[in-house]
Amino acid sequence: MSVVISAKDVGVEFYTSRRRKMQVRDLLFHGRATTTSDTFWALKDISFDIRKGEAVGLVGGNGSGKSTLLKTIAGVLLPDTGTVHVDGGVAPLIELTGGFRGELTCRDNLYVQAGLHGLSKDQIEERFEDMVDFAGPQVRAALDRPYRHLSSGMQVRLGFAVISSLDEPIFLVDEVLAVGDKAFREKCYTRMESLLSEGRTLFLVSHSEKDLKRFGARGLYLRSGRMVMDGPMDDVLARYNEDNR
Ligand SMILES: Nc1ncnc2c1ncn2[C@@H]1O[C@H](COP(=O)(O)OP(=O)(O)OP(=O)(O)O)[C@@H](O)[C@H]1O
Repeated sequence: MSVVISAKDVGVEFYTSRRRKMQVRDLLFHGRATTTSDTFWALKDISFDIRKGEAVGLVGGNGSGKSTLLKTIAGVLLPDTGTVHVDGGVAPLIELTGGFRGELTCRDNLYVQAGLHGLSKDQIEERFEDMVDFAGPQVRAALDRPYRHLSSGMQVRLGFAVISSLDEPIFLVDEVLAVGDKAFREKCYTRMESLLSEGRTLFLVSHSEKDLKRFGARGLYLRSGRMVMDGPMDDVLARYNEDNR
């Protein structure tokens, strides 16, 4: 199978601004506390290839760089070192409000997002009812309200309904599903299984071992922005659990 995501020596460096305690000499010479800028590597030397149709789960503790990695693959963050090549379009559900504009109505957001991912107006109209059905009755009732008025669970419902109805070959799903209720999560899992069976590629971030085992045949384990392990999900989770005992 062909490689659809290829990361080579990827590094992402973030700035942290630190305000030092005000000292007398700052007051005398600057009139304010001086600020020092530090940087740290949220990702460092990350390399891997993902083939078409693979289901890969990203494992790691809070702040280990999982979302940052997904953002570089989605193209919303450019790496400071190395390269990320993605062959084909990416449908990302990587932040609760990622891509969706708070001030636009749900209906407008649906059209904008689907349009940005290549669906024509006719295609969107054809799929509109299915998307809204999938999102559920509360979202349907709120279609003409601003997206930011929706609860976080309703936002995820609309986001997943739209993103999973696109024709993009690659799906990136961050922790967002955790905020959906149980019945909705089950619907999402069924949808993800059917996307995989069509040969789409899935890259999933989750803190749920159950979800990772269900969807990630392969696991990537990040710790402090470094790749600790890339292998079968069961082995990766065993290593992760051992490290975090
Ligand atoms: N825009 C930013 N500027 C500065 N630091 C950032 C920025 N975005 C993320 N970070 C930092 O980079 C590190 C990695 O963050 P990231 O969100 O990728 O972690 P994560 O593994 O997804 O964590 P979690 O499991 O808590 O969601 C963290 O230390 C975070 O504070």
